[in-house]
Parts: sequence; structure tokens; C-alpha cells
Amino acid sequence: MASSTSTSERPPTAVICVGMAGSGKTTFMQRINAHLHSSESQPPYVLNLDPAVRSVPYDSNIDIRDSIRYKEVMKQYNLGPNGAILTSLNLFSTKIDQVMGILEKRCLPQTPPKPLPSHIIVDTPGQIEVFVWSASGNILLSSLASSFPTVLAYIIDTPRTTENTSTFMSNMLYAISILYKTKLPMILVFNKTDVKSEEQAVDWMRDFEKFQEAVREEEEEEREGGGYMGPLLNSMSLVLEEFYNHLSVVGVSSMTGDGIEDFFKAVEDKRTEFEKDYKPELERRRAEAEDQKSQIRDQEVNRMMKDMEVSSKAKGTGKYAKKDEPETVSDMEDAEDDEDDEESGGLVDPDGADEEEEANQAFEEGLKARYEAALRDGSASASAKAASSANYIRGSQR
Ligand SMILES: Nc1nc2c(ncn2[C@@H]2O[C@H](COP(=O)(O)OP(=O)(O)OP(=O)(O)O)[C@@H](O)[C@H]2O)c(=O)[nH]1
Repeated sequence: MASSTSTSERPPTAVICVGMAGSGKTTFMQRINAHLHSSESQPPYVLNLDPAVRSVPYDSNIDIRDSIRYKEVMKQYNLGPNGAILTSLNLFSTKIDQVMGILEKRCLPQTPPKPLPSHIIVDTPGQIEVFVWSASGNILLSSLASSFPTVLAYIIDTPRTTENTSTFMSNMLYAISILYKTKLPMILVFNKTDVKSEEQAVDWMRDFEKFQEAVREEEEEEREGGGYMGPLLNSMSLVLEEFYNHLSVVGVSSMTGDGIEDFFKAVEDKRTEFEKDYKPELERRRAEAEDQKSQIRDQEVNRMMKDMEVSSKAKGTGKYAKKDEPETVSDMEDAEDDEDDEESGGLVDPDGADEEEEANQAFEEGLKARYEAALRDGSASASAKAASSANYIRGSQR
């Protein structure tokens, strides 16, 4: 059996399938789902994030279509297909706390312990840019990656991609942009190997001379000497060498099931890479974000305290209260008389002013502490609200 046989207490690996429309994502999802169901491990936890798909040939545990009606979104917001997919994802990402609540309950170790799924598998819309380049896609990906080791499977239509060198290079550049955008470990899955083997694609990736030879042959066949494409493709093949080294490459046929074992081996390797390289980076970024948040909180409290100082100055209240300030000319005269009295022999307590200052300071510090606590409580109650909504969804799903 593949690496999917792990039934331990370790959290499952999230496998996110991305790929161009028609590359075979849904068929691939169906194949890996069937594979995991037939293996000794627990069945996978399945998410469908494609709001526009009519029907999926597998059962999903969480399906975006259960909460968002794509056609309704199109009508209501007067949108085209891509705009409606993006808006559906945006609407869904507002429920991310609930989704993560469910995932964490089902897929993270609990007391008493229960068997965990070995993988969380996720299908995404065929319009990759809508998912990868949108804020909602980013929220969904980073939330998953913050709780589970997460791996991207970039599905490629092998026969179409290896038709010529420029299509191949375009697809590789697309993969590179996703890799750099998401910063997650990636597996290139050359699909449909029952139609055409992945061998040529792997040769072009591993040996740039072979790729350049293919570029030359294409140029000769098309008698296009002097164009800019050849030199451009040649230089890019050199530049991309480093990028290719970071990827795992597998050939599969979602139709026949060929290569699926190799795919799960690659997932296991990438999981290790995630733990080693990506997780520390994610944690560093999270700590940075926390730090920034607490700095902003401090700044807000300080600003509020300053505002209060200014307003009490203006009103002459609190620390700035002037008890004997004269309001009329006759009062002023009385005050002058009082001053004269003091100068001529009235006793002044030298500690009086200091005590008042201390009392004011203590009051302001207490106030500051209360504001800080209130700001902290604010975020805590927001997460409590999210948790209770998640409970509601869980309840209604049973
Ligand atoms: N021969 C062959 N055909 C495949 C394979 N995988 C998928 N297909 C076919 O490719 C076509 C597209 O497959 P889908 O799984 O719908 O592709 P998709 O990427 O989900 O497409 P979108 O939903 O538009 O994003 C279908 O006709 C599949 O039958 C494969 O391994 N071999």
C-alpha cells in the first residue's frame, strides 16, 4: 500500500488539486479518493471548492455548493461566470472559521482518541487564477496550511502540454507562478499518461539540452528562423532548472489508476518538506503578524489615552482640573487675595501636588489596562462567536 496507510494520530496531509480547466482534476480527485477508500487507512476527508461544477463523481464532506448557490450569485450580483466563481469563493471564505472548526474537530487528534483520516483532499475551480490569485483563495489556503501539512498537486494535461515546447513552457511558467504565490510544496502531476507518457515532459525538465533540441527541431519544421521565440525558450529552460529541482514530478492516469502509488509517495516526501522548510517559515510569519497586531493594539490604546488627555485638557477635567480657576472678574480678585494670603504665611503642603499627580497616573494606568483587556476580550469573543457558529454547522450536518 501507499504511504496512505498511516492510521496514526498524526494530522492528515491536505492535498489541494489545482490545474487548468480540462486537465482532469475532478477525475484525478475521484481516482485518489477511490484509492484511499480501498487502502487500509481511514477514508479521506473531501472538500469541493468548485462552486460551478454540476456534479462530482465522489462524495464530499464539505461542499461549497451546499452553502453557496453559484447561479443565484450570478443573478443577484449580475455577474459573468468567472466573477460569480470569485464572489462565491469570497462568500465561502467568510465562513472559514466554521470550516476550520469542522476540519479540526474531524481531522486533528482528540480526546478520547479516534482514527483520523490520512488525507484531506480538495478540488478547486478550473479557473486557477480565480482561486490562486484571489484574496479568498489565499485565505482558504493559508488557513488549511496553518492547521495541516499542505501540499499542492498541479494537474497537467500531458498530451496537450507536450504538443510543443511553447505550450509546455507556458504551463511550467504557470506552475512557477502558483508555487511562488502560495509558497507551498508542489507536485507536478502529468495526467492522462494512458494517452501519452510523461517521459518527454520529464526529459524536457531534467535535461535542458533535450528541450533546446526540441525547440531547434520545431524551428526547422516551421522554417521560422530569426524569430525571438527560440532564443527566449532556450534561455527560460536554463532559468527554470532551479525551479524544476524544487518539484516532485509524477505521471498518472486518472482513467486507469496508473502511477497513483507514486503520487502518494511524492505526497509523503512533500509532507516532510512542508514540516522541515515551510512550517517554520509559516510560524515565523504568524509570529510576525501577532507581533504587528499587538503593536497596533498598543498604538490604539496610546492614541485613546492621548485623546482623553487632550479632551480633559480642553474641558479642564481630570488631571487638568483647575479647582480655583476664576470664572468672573470678582472671582479673579478673590483669587489674587488668596494668593497674597498664602504668600504672607498660609501653609502649603509640598507633597500635595505629588500625591495628586500619583493618583492621576494610577488612574490612567488602570484605565489603560482596562482598555487593553477590553481589546483582547474583543478578539477572544469574536473567536468564541466563530466557534459557536461552527458548532451550529456541525450540529446541522449530523
Ligand atoms: N484518457 C484520459 N482522459 C482523462 C483522464 N483524466 C481525465 N480525463 C478526461 O479529461 C476530461 C476533463 O476531465 P475533468 O476531470 O472533468 O477535468 P477538470 O480539470 O476537472 O475540468 P474542469 O471541471 O473544467 O476544471 C474528461 O473528458 C475526462 O474524462 C485520464 O487520465 N486519461
